[in-house]
Amino acid sequence: MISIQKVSKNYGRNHSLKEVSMEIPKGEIFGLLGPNGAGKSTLLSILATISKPSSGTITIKEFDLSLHKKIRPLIGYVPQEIALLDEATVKENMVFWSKFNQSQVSNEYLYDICERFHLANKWTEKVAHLSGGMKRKLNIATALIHQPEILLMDEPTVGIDLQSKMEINQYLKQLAEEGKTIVYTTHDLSEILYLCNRLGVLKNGRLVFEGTIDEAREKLYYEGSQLTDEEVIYHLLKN
Ligand SMILES: Nc1ncnc2c1ncn2[C@@H]1O[C@H](COP(=O)(O)OP(=O)(O)OP(=O)(O)O)[C@@H](O)[C@H]1O
Repeated sequence: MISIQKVSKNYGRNHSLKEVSMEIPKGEIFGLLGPNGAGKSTLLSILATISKPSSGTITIKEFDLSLHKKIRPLIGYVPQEIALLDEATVKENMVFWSKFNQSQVSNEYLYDICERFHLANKWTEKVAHLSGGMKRKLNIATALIHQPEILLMDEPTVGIDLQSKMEINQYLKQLAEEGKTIVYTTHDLSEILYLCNRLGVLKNGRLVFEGTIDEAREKLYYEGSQLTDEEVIYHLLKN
């Protein structure tokens, strides 16, 4: 679904991504992991066509990433920074993003999405009056309006209460089972373990691991070691 070949991104002398290559098949929840500053958001913003790679190629389905008109309808992007109109209501935000994505959808449809995120009772409330967690949930809801085939999610559940987080994670699993492809960044171990089929680990802009937790365990194996999943991830991420 997503093919990334030797992608680099330079900000002046800062090399944020260094020849990163990876393949993400349809229906996968791919966990993009790494310490702060590793390059995760940079890669997601490139996939979301918000910034351009300095070099390398990316194809999504059969389209080159530069074909924005083909690519953008395929993608739902949940940025790390909340992208909402603070002085508008929940409804107005949903309508705004549906128009932005050129989705011809009814208000009932938009209301239903909000209901899924337990935001329907805030339908006429200003975003400025919502809690941080509610804003996060609305940030996710707006990315789903145009029913994208690919979801790019940059730490989407930070600050969301445990129950809502679990419900969102279950919903994402359901979306993946229906064939959506999800690229997910998080620093939350339980989310990684619950959600991700495969992992890509970035360090200083380089991809240092791509594969399943079991594959990582084999790579880390030394005689007598019986690492738990949590320990495998810890070893993958430590410097
Ligand atoms: N617009 C920019 N201009 C200059 N440098 C940038 C810019 N955006 C990101 N960087 C640099 O690129 C590197 C990777 O940043 P990025 O935000 O992608 O990391 P991250 O893995 O998402 O980190 P975090 O886990 O903290 O969100 C960092 O060194 C950062 O300072």
